[in-house]
Amino acid sequence: MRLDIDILHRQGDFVLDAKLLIEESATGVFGHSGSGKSTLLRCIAGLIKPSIGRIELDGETLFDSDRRIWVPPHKRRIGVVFQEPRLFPHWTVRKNLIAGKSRRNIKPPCSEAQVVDLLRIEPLLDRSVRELSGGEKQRVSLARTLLAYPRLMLMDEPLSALDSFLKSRILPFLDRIHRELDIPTLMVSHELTELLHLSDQLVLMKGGNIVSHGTLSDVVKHDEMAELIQEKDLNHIIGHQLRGRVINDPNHHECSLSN
Ligand SMILES: Nc1ncnc2c1ncn2[C@@H]1O[C@H](COP(=O)(O)OP(=O)(O)OP(=O)(O)O)[C@@H](O)[C@H]1O
Repeated sequence: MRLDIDILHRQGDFVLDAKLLIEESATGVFGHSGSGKSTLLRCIAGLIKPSIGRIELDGETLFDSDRRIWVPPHKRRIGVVFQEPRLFPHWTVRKNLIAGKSRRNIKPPCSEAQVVDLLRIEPLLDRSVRELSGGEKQRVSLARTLLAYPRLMLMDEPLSALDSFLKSRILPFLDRIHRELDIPTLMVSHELTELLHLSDQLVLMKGGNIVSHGTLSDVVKHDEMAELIQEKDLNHIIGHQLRGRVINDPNHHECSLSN
């Protein structure tokens, strides 16, 4: 994956001024509240049109103010997962997933069965969304986004509405998205431990700017990090080896949405 961003965007008094080249498969975006993390993700997704600049994904220009290029969000093949799952509450899980499936003529990077299996939602397929727990809904929402076959997944605080038990249940599923399906991810979180668990590299933002980008050991040297690191993060940081984790792989079973 190669995501090349050079944009400037004004909204009210806030200015996002971001120049960034991301080539890693899993990147975490970190920074104080109001530093511009969500705005950056929304610009990449096409939910905000930057004032000026350029965004390229894998050599395709998604936005270029000089050349008047603007690819609308639904044509970018970028999946976005928000804090609150976005599903049709009165529909069954299966109907929600079918509605989210890509109708484009592209080679699917993964099968329906793989996605259903990856997120362990097979037992939920015929249940109504409104009967599901918060964690179950977020897993269905992730599955729905994956079935649109995105070439990049943007996740904006996907765990922050969940309690710590559910977070710990969903975290391994997020990890499997790029490890097993090979879909690059860009994730915003206030929780450094979550980002360390899921990311190869970190992007640190402050006041609308990218102030550091690199491995944890690169980014942790930045003064801004001293304010952001909480006591509970220290154990994770000490001796942390990005990507050196083992994820349980419970029993594999196949199923199809059209059952
Ligand atoms: N529609 C808007 N109009 C004007 N200002 C906005 C708008 N949306 C966001 N802002 C401002 O832009 C700045 C960046 O917001 P953004 O949501 O990107 O920050 P963030 O880093 O994601 O914050 P948080 O961690 O609290 O979610 C903030 O100062 C916010 O108040």
